[in-house]
Amino acid sequence: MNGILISLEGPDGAGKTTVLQEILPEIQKMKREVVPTREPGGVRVAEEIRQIILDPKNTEIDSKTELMLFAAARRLHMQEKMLPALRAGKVVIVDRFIDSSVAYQGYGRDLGVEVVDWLNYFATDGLKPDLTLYFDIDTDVALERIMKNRADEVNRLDLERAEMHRKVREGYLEIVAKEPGRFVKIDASQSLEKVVADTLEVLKKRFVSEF
Ligand SMILES: Nc1ncnc2c1ncn2[C@@H]1O[C@H](COP(=O)(O)OP(=O)(O)OP(=O)(O)O)[C@@H](O)[C@H]1O
Ligand SMILES: Cc1cn([C@H]2C[C@H](O)[C@@H](COP(=O)(O)O)O2)c(=O)[nH]c1=O
Repeated sequence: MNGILISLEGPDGAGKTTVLQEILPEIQKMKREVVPTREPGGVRVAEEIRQIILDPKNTEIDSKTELMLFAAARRLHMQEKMLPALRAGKVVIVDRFIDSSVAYQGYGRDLGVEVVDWLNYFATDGLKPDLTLYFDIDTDVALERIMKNRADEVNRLDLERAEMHRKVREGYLEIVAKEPGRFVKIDASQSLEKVVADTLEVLKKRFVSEF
């Protein structure tokens, strides 16, 4: 496969989605076609699974069911959208991917890293990002952002106790430390302008010949 896979990761409220929208005009100047997408979702059936997973009324979804729903959505998304784009040499930039399952289900839900790594491998046949930008932020600051700016859009995961969100962040920090070659950590507590500038700097430095 000769495409490039970039994933964006971080706790809820870190600003990934906002940053992706901001950087798109600049990265669309890359020599290759850029395909922005997200998980869970990205294709029709995976977006339907997303609705089920994130609906606050679906309180009967337990941790293992949740993990498998994310994996099913990932498989659909990868087969239908990500792999064809990567095979065509495009740049796929995905808002959340395998590391979200490790951080949220592995650490946050206490299912453990081993089982989540295994299921991620099963769902993706071992596909890994070339680069993962990890947007790091203190849990309380991130939750405050969500409640302040998009309280009308909170989903089932956003509504989890702060304790789970803290475990998710600690999980991310452990994952990032384990694979320094793949991850770049970005301080997401800065102003949006600075976070966007840092993100573009990393991308332009890493993919210098692509711009
Ligand atoms: N650097 C920033 N400073 C202050 N507010 C920000 C910053 N970045 C994003 N925000 C705001 O914080 C809120 C959360 O941002 P956003 O939805 O992009 O985060 P996210 O990481 O995609 O979260 P989630 O994973 O929960 O969807 C939004 O209302 C956004 O406007
Ligand atoms: C892919 C994936 C996501 N999650 C969680 C993380 C967020 O709380 C939601 C997705 O909402 P967003 O607004 O698109 O960030 O789902 C998860 O727990 N496990 C995963 O694999």
